[in-house]
Amino acid sequence: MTRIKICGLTRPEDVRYVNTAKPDWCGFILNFPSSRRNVTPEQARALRAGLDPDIRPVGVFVDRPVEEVAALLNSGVISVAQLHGREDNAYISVLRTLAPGCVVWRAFQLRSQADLAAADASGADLVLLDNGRGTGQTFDWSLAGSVHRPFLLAGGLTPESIPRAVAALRPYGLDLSSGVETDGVKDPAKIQAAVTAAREE
Ligand SMILES: O=C(O)c1ccccc1N[C@@H]1O[C@H](COP(=O)(O)O)[C@@H](O)[C@H]1O
Repeated sequence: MTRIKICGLTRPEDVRYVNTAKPDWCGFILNFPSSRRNVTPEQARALRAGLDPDIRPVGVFVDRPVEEVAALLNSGVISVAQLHGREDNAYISVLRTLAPGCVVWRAFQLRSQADLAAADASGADLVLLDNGRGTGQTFDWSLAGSVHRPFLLAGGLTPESIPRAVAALRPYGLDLSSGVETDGVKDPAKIQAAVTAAREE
């Protein structure tokens, strides 16, 4: 069974969809206004209140002040911080001091050997290998074979591509956003199909 995260929830109906499909995690894009999936901490708090307690909420951040991320972890709005900007190991160390026991994921866009080395050396609990920031585009999966630690696979995954991705890379987990949307909003049938596909692998 492969773990799965459904990212980019913005509406109460999105919460209902994940409560039905029951992925391992769901994600909120926090304080990143250039994303069409952006939510404020207040919106995330309200959405999180309706979430099935077995689904862990992940906050996705791009270069936000570390105090802001720590406050959201400490208040329980999110259980995991997913860092998608230029946050380095020093940032992660400070976050661990401000939010003791927190779970931190760091996203890496794999383009070169330097990116692979940075992913291997990350102080995060898990690394997430991606093409961009919710672009719906895949990257060259052959690069992932050179990462020497468990990883979450993201970037352009769809319910249909999950079996091939799992067979090729054996990721710790999968992260989907664009691939479970239709016309720019979360699609309950695609969410269910993705979770079912992950659980079958
Ligand atoms: O989805 C966004 O808008 C976003 C914004 C800023 C940082 C990350 C974002 N999304 C993350 O992108 C990957 C994969 O998305 P997709 O399936 O390719 O659309 C996922 O980790 C999201 O958390």
